[in-house]
Amino acid sequence: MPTENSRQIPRISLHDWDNRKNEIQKEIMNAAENVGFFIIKDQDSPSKADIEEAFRISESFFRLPEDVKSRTPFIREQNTGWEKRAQIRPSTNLPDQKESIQLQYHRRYDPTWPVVDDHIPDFHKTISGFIEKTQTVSMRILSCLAIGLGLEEDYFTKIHDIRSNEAMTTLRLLHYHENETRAIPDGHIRAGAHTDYDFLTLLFQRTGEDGLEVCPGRECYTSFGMSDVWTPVKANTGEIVCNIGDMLMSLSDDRLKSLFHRVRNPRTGESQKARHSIAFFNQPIRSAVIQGPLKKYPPITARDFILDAARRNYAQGEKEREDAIKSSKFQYPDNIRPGIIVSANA
Ligand SMILES: O=C(O)CCC(=O)C(=O)O
Ligand SMILES: [Fe+2]
Repeated sequence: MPTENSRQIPRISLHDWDNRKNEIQKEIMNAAENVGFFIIKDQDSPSKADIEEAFRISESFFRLPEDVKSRTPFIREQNTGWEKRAQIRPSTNLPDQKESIQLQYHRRYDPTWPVVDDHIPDFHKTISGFIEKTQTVSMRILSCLAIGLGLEEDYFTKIHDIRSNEAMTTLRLLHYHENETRAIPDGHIRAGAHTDYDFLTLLFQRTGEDGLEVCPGRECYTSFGMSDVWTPVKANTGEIVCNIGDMLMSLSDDRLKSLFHRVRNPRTGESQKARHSIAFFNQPIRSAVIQGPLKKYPPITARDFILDAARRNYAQGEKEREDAIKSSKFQYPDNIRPGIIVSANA
């Protein structure tokens, strides 16, 4: 039996991409096929400074008063907006101990982006620029995976146009609350175990803010089989943690693995400070057809895939969730109904 820490998360350098592209492609494909999680480092962009700046803006946003943040509430149909302790995972039936805001690039001039110029003048510019840079590195990784699956190099990049009106790619800023002044209620966890429904997730963490763990052992995307061996993914500012989502697992006929992961609570004796992370969920445009070269699963549009995944995950336990919400001691803002957060990426 493997034990915690025994499983290595591959670390892949993108240094000298132009000359080392073939070598990098093989490393990425190997990691995606055999592990499902890998860490990208030494990318030109977003640089460590870009990432630090995005975190600075994110922290400033979460420091805003709730009445300002709640002017951009979570909108389920669009998968955008701010929520606080309102995402309930099927694995726990309890709200994740976090707040988050989700943003889509093609909607950047509509009200789903917070208007916070008075408080954070650089919000719009920094976050839009960060999305553009993260999109670029994502497309490099997706082209490596397309080649590895025997597809045309641009097979995936073509369907991931973030400027399209049909785009579903989403940036999520996350803030897990500090536990120095506020204890996490019994049984609750910063983020309950889940897989991401999207295509490919790129996650940014900050040194010293650990807690992300992955759980190998999922057999296929329709299976909820989980082992209970968790492997920590150490947080390092500047690096990018990548994980395969359910949609790419399906489109690869299960060759690439979408793993369960979670964010555990700080243990006694560890830092109880807040954790911030930034997730970039690559998702194909709504009408893209998801089906692998071996046709293991019937064709389905990206939009329907997400709806199905949400249904599969959230149909079970609806009653328990309603009860948990009713007996919850949390005070939710009036415009936020806990339990309605069925995020279309994770
Ligand atoms: O914050 C993290 O480290 C993980 C977030 C995550 O898994 C998600 O939002 O899907
Ligand atoms: Fe996730």
